[in-house]
Amino acid sequence: MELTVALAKGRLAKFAVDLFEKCGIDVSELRGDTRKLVICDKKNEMKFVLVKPSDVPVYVYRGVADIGIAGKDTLLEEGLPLYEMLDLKCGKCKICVAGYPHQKERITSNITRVATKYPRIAKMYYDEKGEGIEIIKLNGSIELAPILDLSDVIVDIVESGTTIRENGLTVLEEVCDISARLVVNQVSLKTKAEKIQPLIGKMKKALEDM
Ligand SMILES: Nc1ncnc2c1ncn2[C@@H]1O[C@H](COP(=O)(O)OP(=O)(O)OP(=O)(O)O)[C@@H](O)[C@H]1O
Ligand SMILES: O=P(O)(O)OC[C@H]1O[C@H](OP(=O)(O)OP(=O)(O)O)[C@H](O)[C@@H]1O
Repeated sequence: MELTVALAKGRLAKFAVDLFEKCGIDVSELRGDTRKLVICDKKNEMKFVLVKPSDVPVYVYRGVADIGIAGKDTLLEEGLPLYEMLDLKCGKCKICVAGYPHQKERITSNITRVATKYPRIAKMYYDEKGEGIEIIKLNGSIELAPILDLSDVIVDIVESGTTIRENGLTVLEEVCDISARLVVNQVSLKTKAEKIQPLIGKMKKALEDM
């Protein structure tokens, strides 16, 4: 029985490779400069597919991957029914509302303009506060939006705080803590339990020594 794993390219990739190697799985091909998108460990009957970080939940939800590693931000943003089995405690950061200091006095319109890569998370956050917002969806360099007066505030990832600081912005509100999670397809957890459960056990142990 083969297990397919969706791995995010980018920031989380190195951690994921280290973790699987600690579990005795051969993902050494991923350490080089390979452009291959599918890597197999035949001995362990495992297949790894390399996908864009924000696409991991879709691959797992659709069942073309049984498990995946993704940031909690992408899981919240996609909002798909998946089993979240482990907090991998890496890729730690926060989703925050950021803007110029004394932002409240600067806002001239009564609907706050929010630039973000995370429209769903931003909407949920402001809905809960009962505040109406206009969302401006961007895909990167979010911090530019208040500088150009494209938006009043941003909802974005803050890790070290360098990007907001170097752009004259500050954290106004913290929305939630983020870290990478192991997610499992709901059907696969039942049909491939004998393969998935021991792997989760190994990952838990490996995480203790990382
Ligand atoms: N400083 C950071 N900036 C962005 N994400 C971070 C940071 N620190 C940790 N992360 C986590 O790492 C995950 C992957 O980030 P990465 O930058 O590789 O992809 P991305 O740029 O968010 O995705 P995409 O290419 O789909 O836009 C994020 O989803 C988040 O959970
Ligand atoms: O608090 P910091 O440590 O500065 O990290 C936060 C920054 O990192 C991310 O951007 P990324 O590097 O992914 O680039 P992007 O602008 O293309 O999203 C995020 O969107 C912030 O801009």
